[in-house]
Amino acid sequence: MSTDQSLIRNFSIVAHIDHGKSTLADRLIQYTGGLTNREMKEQVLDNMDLERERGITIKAQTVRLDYPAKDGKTYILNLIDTPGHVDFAYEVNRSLAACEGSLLVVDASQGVEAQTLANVYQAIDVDHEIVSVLNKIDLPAADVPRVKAQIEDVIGIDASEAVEISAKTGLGIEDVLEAVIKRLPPPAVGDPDAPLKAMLVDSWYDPYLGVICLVRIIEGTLKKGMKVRLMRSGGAYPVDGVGVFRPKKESIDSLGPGEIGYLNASIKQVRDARVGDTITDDRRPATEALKGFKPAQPVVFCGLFPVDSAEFEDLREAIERLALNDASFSYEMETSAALGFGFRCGFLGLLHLEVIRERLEREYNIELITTAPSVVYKLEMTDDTTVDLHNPADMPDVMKIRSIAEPWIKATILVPDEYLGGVLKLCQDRRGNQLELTYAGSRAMLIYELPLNEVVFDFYDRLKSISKGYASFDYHWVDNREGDLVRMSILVNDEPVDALSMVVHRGRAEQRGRAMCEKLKDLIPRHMFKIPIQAAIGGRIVARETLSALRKDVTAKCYGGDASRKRKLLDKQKAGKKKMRQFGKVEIPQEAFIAALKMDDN
Ligand SMILES: Nc1nc2c(ncn2[C@@H]2O[C@H](COP(=O)(O)OP(=O)(O)OP(=O)(O)O)[C@@H](O)[C@H]2O)c(=O)[nH]1
Repeated sequence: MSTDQSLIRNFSIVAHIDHGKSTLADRLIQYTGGLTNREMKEQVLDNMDLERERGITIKAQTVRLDYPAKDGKTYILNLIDTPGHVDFAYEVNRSLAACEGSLLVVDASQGVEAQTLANVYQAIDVDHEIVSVLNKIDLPAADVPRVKAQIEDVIGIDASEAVEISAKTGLGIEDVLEAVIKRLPPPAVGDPDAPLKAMLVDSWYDPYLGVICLVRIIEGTLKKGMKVRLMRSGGAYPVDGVGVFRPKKESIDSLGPGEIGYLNASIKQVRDARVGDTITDDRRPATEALKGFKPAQPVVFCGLFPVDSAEFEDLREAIERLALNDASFSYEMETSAALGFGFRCGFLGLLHLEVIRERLEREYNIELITTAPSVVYKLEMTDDTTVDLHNPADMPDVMKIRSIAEPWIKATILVPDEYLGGVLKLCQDRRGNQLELTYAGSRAMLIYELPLNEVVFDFYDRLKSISKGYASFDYHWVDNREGDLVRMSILVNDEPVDALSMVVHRGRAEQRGRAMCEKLKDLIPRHMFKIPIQAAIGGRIVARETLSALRKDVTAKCYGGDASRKRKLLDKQKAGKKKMRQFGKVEIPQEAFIAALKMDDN
């Protein structure tokens, strides 16, 4: 028997990072009986270690709740938790596509932030009904009327009926559930006997079951034992299991129209179960696939090299494993004269990069050198071909390049008035074009166009430090634009260090080059000889520093002395050298790479 579709509600929670989305989700689960008090202690929906530690949601999670409402009927609520960070905006997008409504959670002590806007606009774009929820009203700093007014002024939706809650204390949770069933619509009615049409919302790898697919049924019925076909990728698989998360995995017989659940079907790789694909019945297929999602494109690239080159194979294995579960992370082998064998990896953004790097170091215990993050440049060559440049070290001969285009983004920044000046300067320094400057209460809302290249290094860190943590930031890609871009090489003792080369705007090259040389001068230990450190564009040196020679030999004082003491000293030096890289005659410590790549503006 199929479920009464009018009793289903599918919804997401959208919010700015830290406004309490996960805490609310856990409360909803607890209230409807999915969790005991003890289980509630640990946040449930953020289940990756790193997610919990950093307090951020990365993968969207889903849970099915049974809610006996005040009207006497029991509703089935499917909640899809969405990631809060800008890098994972594409996950928000596809989660939203599986639902009819959203709860907009706003911290009543903070108000609307940049990602509140970005996420709620995405929800409005897919025609969601929206229920505003003001969270953290237990805090003394909570200002409900002000934040309500802000939601109306800045977002432009009615907030008069906003639900006021404290996800922390549990106050108002029932009101949220009542609002969900009364104010959010049920899914559009679908025929349970029609050919199966289901949207693949998410997929991940389970070591026991293979790939698990999160699906939203549009029409037809999904049953264990049937054979399903993925309409875009073409593969067909017998269904081994069908079920839901409550939040624990639970098998059920079938999923009907409007429902959200999972299937497992011995699919080997996440890449074979692409998010956005349409799942149908292999024997009785639907005629048309659903409109898919844009695939997530890596936008930031960098090289990952093992500090100890003997760990290359371990790194390969670890990267392959991580990629099994993360279709948006790309990699290919790379060799660098300076760093040896490693991988050129593509990420959705800087946080994604950080997360992967940290997992490699922590879970797989591999020490890494990360090269400067770079964006993808589009080169138009004189022979009319185009080249995507992922690595500044691969820049072709300039004579063969007609033009270089770089990605631009549109950024939304919300910042308290008193820090506005600093933020404007930062955006201006980073070649930004101001599009809008408006006020929402005592905060300014800035819309800027910026080259992504200027953002990937440390823009977010700078923004946070200028605004003492109060500015919020969100961006999306706009287009590629031609720019006066050049490759700058860094030479240490006349040897180019490939890992430090970068593509820069000509107008910023000298400043960047000088800053880099000055930094390296402080970071490279002195040697027995003078070391020139230079930044060059083509053959032209744009900046130069000289590291003076060390006066004394460490072993000099044992000259003619005891040989074993001399060896000990040298051994000690060697131990300190493990993390050094040899460039011609010069050794550069690993920290120098990392530190050198973090640029300041002064
Ligand atoms: N005082 C108070 N604190 C709350 C409340 N709700 C959540 N918090 C706290 O706010 C912080 C952020 O809450 P989360 O639920 O992790 O935020 P989130 O929006 O899920 O964050 P992301 O998963 O990164 O998007 C945590 O330290 C919570 O304990 C509330 O109602 N009152």
